[in-house]
Amino acid sequence: MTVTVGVVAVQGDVSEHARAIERAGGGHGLETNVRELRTAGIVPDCDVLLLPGGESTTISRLVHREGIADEIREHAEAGKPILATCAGLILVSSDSGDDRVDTLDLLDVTVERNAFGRQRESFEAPLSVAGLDEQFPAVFIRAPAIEHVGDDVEVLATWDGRVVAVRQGPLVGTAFHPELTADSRIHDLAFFEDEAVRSLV
Ligand SMILES: NC(=O)CC[C@H](N)C(=O)O
Repeated sequence: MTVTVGVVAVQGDVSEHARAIERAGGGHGLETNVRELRTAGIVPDCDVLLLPGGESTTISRLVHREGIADEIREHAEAGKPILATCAGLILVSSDSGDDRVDTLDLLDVTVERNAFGRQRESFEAPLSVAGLDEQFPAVFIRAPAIEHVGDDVEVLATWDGRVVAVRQGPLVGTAFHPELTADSRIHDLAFFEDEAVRSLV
């Protein structure tokens, strides 16, 4: 069976995510077809969506302008899986504290952009993640932190006392970039590992 994965590609490169998705799906004997999302009309064909990092103000502007934002909302309302990382997490949050990001309000969290300070714009941290046996090498790049977490939101990981990964039903959000190491367990966790999520595909 082939899982169609839509990766928002209005900014930046999607190839690292595509590789991680292929590896994760392959571990379950699933073929994956990665579609790059730059225009409206493709999201309805996708089983799962990935909203990657980048600059959240730019991504927000483009997904709304291209009509992709409404399609992402419909995908979420249908209960289909989404993995949102870094700027993607900011986009799906209920509030980013920044008027320039028109958030989609799919995940009941508020975030603080660039929360880890200028002197630590980029760092790697060994993270304990709920559901993973061994620590995950998490790469943070001008990362947001999750501030307020709603009742239906499960905290998957914290770093430095701050929440950096969450799940709300079929939506997983991470403040870090899970695609930048050869470890595809976060993609697996979000899309393929959870039986309830797999049954939606
Ligand atoms: N790596 C990232 O996605 C950084 C997010 C970026 N700092 C923002 O606020 O949009």
